[in-house]
Amino acid sequence: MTKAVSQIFVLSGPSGSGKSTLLKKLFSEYPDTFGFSVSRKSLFAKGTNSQPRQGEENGKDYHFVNKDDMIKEVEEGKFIESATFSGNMYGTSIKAVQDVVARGKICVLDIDMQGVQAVKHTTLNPRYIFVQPPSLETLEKRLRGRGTEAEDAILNRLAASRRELEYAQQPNAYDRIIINDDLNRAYEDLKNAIFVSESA
Ligand SMILES: Nc1ncnc2c1ncn2[C@@H]1O[C@H](COP(=O)(O)OP(=O)(O)OP(=O)(O)O)[C@@H](O)[C@H]1O
Repeated sequence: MTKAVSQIFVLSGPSGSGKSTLLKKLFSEYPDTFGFSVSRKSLFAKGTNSQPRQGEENGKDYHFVNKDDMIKEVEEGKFIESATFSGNMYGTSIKAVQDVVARGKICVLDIDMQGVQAVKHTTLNPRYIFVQPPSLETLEKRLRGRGTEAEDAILNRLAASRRELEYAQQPNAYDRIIINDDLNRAYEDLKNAIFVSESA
């Protein structure tokens, strides 16, 4: 039998380091163990009556909230991170993570370095895992191989990766660093970072 060492994990690492690939494997091997936090999205900006986009379900895709309420909650420090795109505010609230845990599920937050630093200012107290590419050259090859970004976006991501790698080297930045060279090996390392055997 295995049990998780924490109910909340933060998974971070440069774009293209393999976070989604590893999480996909994890969620398919353990379909009932993990839960997803529902992000909040403000819709009802003052003076407008915009509606959820077709296919977006309240409580499932997002919790839709009044924009003024969301601004207030952000000011009160209730969000781990928030951002504004084309007039709408988006964010992950601390409560959304706590709700996942209250449902008896393990919450994994796939966030960037800024998100990691923001979580450290909350009371969530997760385990921090960093997914590191074997080298920047390999990372570049994988990013190009994925074929999802334009050239300037790739260069931006590589520059950000250098900063993420530097931050990860600082003592206490992360509890565990997983080098994603061989995927299966990295996946075993991830499981070892999350679970311990019950007798341990
Ligand atoms: N160990 C590995 N060996 C070879 N290729 C890999 C390995 N891990 C991931 N990849 C490939 O590298 C690419 C980037 O991986 P992935 O999309 O999982 O990265 P990511 O960290 O989730 O990136 P982002 O933060 O941009 O979402 C994908 O094409 C994936 O198939």
